Amino acid sequence: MYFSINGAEYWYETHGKGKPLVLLHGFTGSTTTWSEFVANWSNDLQIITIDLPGHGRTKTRTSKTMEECCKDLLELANHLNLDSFSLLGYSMGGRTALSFAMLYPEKISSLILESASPGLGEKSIRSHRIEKDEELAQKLEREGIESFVDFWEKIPLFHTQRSLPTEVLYKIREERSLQSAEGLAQSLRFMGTGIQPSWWEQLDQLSGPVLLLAGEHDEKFIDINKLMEKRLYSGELVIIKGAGHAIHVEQAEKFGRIVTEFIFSKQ
Ligand SMILES: C=C(O[C@H]1C=C[C@H](C(=O)CCC(=O)O)[C@@H](C(=O)O)[C@@H]1O)C(=O)O
Repeated sequence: MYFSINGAEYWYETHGKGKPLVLLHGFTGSTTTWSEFVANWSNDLQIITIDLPGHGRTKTRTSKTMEECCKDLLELANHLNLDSFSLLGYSMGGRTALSFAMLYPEKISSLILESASPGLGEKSIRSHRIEKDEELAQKLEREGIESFVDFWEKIPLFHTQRSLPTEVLYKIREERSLQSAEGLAQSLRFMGTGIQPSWWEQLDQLSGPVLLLAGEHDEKFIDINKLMEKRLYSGELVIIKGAGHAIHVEQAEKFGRIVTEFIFSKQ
């Protein structure tokens, strides 16, 4: 269903009853990202999945920065009468979840970040990343979604996905191909890794429990999350064997068990 706020219409879905858990997909994803998790792990959970700006069925009349998106998500949570909830984000959704938790910590009962980062701490690195994300945005606008997906699914970050079953690879590709080039370009320009605020210096202000998940074959994000764990007041990094970046795909059962055990351990 749709929730209209601040010039945007957010598509969201709710599943089950119980402890509230909000799920945020990654770049090129959508609510579909969580289909298997919802099917297998919604016992005693009220799961809410949301299409982020530039993705899925969410429509935005204007671009959304990370802060603006988080403000909208707060309005949606209040609309759903969620006093507090567990928040899980994957990759770009993890950056968004962390941003939300930093801005509205009182709303979060537990935070789970899958293959995520707090942004880029160094200004020069942020500037370079903004340039790279702009190049990607222009590639999307120039070549269209199918050509971009051809490119995107082959980046080194997803090398472990090549050994996934064909039907799984097809589902990931189909989800990505249903995105709009314009929407993804907007996402890169306004909510990309480079443009978003860096939360590195504020991680120690997050007092609530944070579960960090990284795949054993995702070296880049293991390194990032080891540094995050050191800075967090109550952070725990779990490295998942047999997984790369998309743990919820590559080790779905382990992912679901670890996530649900963490949520219910934080009564
Ligand atoms: C390639 C890098 O950055 C991108 C990688 C992962 C993020 C993501 O959400 C991918 C989800 C998916 O396709 O399964 C994405 C983001 O956070 O926006 C990054 O652009 C990298 O090496 O950092």
